[in-house]
Amino acid sequence: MINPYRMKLVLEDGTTLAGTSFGAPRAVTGEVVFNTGMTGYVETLTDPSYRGQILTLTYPLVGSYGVPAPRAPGSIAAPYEADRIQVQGLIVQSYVERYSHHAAVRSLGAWLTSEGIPAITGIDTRALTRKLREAGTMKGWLLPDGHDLDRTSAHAVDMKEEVFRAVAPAAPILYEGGKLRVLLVDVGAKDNIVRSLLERGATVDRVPWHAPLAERAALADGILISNGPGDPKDLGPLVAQIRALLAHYTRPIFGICMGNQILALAAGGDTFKLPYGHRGVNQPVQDLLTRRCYVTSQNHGYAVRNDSLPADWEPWFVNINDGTNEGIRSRVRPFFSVQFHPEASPGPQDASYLFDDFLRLCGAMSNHADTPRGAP
Ligand SMILES: NC(=O)CC[C@H](N)C(=O)O
Repeated sequence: MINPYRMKLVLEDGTTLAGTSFGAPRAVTGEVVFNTGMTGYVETLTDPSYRGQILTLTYPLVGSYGVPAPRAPGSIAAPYEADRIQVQGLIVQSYVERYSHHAAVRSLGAWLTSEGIPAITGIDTRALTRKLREAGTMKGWLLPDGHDLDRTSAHAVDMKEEVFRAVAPAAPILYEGGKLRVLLVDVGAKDNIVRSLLERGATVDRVPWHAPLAERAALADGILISNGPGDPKDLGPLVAQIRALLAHYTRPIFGICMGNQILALAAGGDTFKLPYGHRGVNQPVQDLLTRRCYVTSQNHGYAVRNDSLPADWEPWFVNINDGTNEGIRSRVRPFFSVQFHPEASPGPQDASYLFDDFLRLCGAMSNHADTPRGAP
C-alpha cells in the first residue's frame, strides 16, 4: 500500500536518502542547491531566482514561525517576493508543523501543499550539503512512495525561454512614486527591489526583459536590471538589448545578481558556473575601491570572470570566501552592478545604501542627461 508520507531524495550520483513528505506528494526533479540562512523561508521560497531548483536548507529546524496570510492579487507586500512558491521542492532536516508567530495563519507544510510543491523532512541536510560542496550541485529527484526513479517521469523545469518569460510580468506595470523614474528590467525580480525603490520615492516602470527597452529607457532617469533564474548566457536577446543601450545610454544603469551577469556579458565579458554557488545571508564581500566589507544576502550559481572584463570596466566587489567577482563597474560611464542582493529579503541590509547611491546618481544626472559625468 502506498504511504502518502513516505518520500525519498535520489541524487544523480545514485545516493538515495529516505524521509517523510510534508508537502504535495508529487515527483519532481531539479538542480539540488543549498542555502545556509537560519531564517527567511517565506522570502527564499518565493524568490524567482530558484526556479527549476530543489532547495536544501542547512538550518535544521524549519517551519517554527509558520507562514503569514496570502497577499491580495496585485499586492507586492512583504515578506513574499513573488505571487507563488518558486522552488521545485524543499529538503529539510526537521520540519516543525506546530508554528508560533503573531502573523502566521498556516503551517509551512499547508502552504507548500496548497501550491503543489513537494517537501521532504528527516534528511541529514548537513551531510547532503557536504556532498554537494565536494561534488558540486547535482541533479536530484524527490519521489513520493510508489514512484520509482524513472528519469523522465518526474516534473522538471526546462530552463528555456518560456521559463524566463514566465518569471517576468506578462505586461509592464507602473508603480507611481515620486519624480525620479526607474526602468526595472524584470528577469524574475524580487518584489523587494520594487519596494526598495518605492520607499526611496522613485516611480518604477517594471517591464518584462523581452519587451523593447530603448523607448522606455529614454523616458527613465535610470535602469535597474533585476535578479533572475538560470544561466545568464541563455538570455541572449536581453544581452543584445543591453549591449545596444550601453552604446549610447547616458543615465545610470545598475544591475543586481543576474543583472550583474547580464551587464558583464553585454559589456563583452564572460560568466561561468560556480561549483555549488553562494546561497545564504552571511556572504562577506569587499568593495575594492573603499576596502570596506559588507555581509550580504546571496543566491547565485554563476559568476562573472574578472579577467574577461574589457579595459573600460573593472571588478568592483569581491567575495571574501572564495575570491570570485561580486560586482563590476564601468571606469568611464555610470554603469555598475553587484552580484549580491542590496534588497536582502531575507538577510542583512548592510548593502541597501546602494539603492540610495543609485537614485542619487539618477537625480544628479536627470537634468543634464546628455553630458554624462566622466564621459571620455
Ligand atoms: N539571484 C540571481 O539573480 C541569480 C542569477 C543566476 N541565475 C545565478 O544563479 O547565478
